[in-house]
Amino acid sequence: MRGRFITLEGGEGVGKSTQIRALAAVLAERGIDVVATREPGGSTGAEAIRALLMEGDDDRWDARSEALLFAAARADHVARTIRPALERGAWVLCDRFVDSTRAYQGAGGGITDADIMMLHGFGSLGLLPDRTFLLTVSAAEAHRRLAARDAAGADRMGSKPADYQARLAARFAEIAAAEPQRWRLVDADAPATAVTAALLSELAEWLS
Ligand SMILES: Nc1ncnc2c1ncn2[C@@H]1O[C@H](COP(=O)(O)OP(=O)(O)OP(=O)(O)O)[C@@H](O)[C@H]1O
Ligand SMILES: Cc1cn([C@H]2C[C@H](O)[C@@H](COP(=O)(O)O)O2)c(=O)[nH]c1=O
Repeated sequence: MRGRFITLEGGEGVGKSTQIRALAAVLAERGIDVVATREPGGSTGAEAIRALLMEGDDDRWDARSEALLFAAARADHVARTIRPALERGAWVLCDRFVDSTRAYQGAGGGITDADIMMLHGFGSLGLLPDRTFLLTVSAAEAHRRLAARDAAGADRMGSKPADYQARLAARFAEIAAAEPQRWRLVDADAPATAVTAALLSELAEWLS
């Protein structure tokens, strides 16, 4: 039996990691085999690539090299962590996946969607989630949360300018609108417990 593959997407600080932890706890309480993971990362090789991507100066990588590194990390993550978990029937909750590349390296870095999906087809055999949640927050709330969380300084990917964040939000919305059967939009300005409840209600069809 194949499990369920669920991804959370959105800009910086919208609460994806918080919600992955909360959802994983609720699903595990219901006796579901849950694998909570993240990108870039989620396997030994992909975590090593994550360090290359997250550390250093903003211009450490040119746009094409960066897209290749994200695709390579994802290929290892899919092969070593995600597919084996799905094949044994687990639910995989993943903090970001290929849609982050489409938004960040697409709208942010100028790589075409066709090229990103071609790399995904080769590296990860085109695996797509069963459900993707787009967590949306107002710019002011995202700024407030990140300022509180990153008081000691942001990493390489988190230190991009404000107009970059606006382009990302617009691209995520566009990708979601083009594939409504996979995507659900969730208002993540709400308190964390209300956001978790909204996510669970969108998974109700799979929870008997
Ligand atoms: N619903 C919420 N209301 C208020 N604060 C929240 C909420 N959800 C998360 N936070 C806080 O906002 C900050 C960012 O949350 P979190 O790390 O979960 O976001 P993220 O989307 O995973 O961020 P990033 O993509 O940058 O890693 C954390 O300090 C977290 O405690
Ligand atoms: C998967 C993926 C991620 N990114 C960016 C988005 C964030 O700035 C970082 C990841 O940090 P997080 O705190 O773990 O969310 O990487 C990207 O640009 N492209 C991608 O494919």
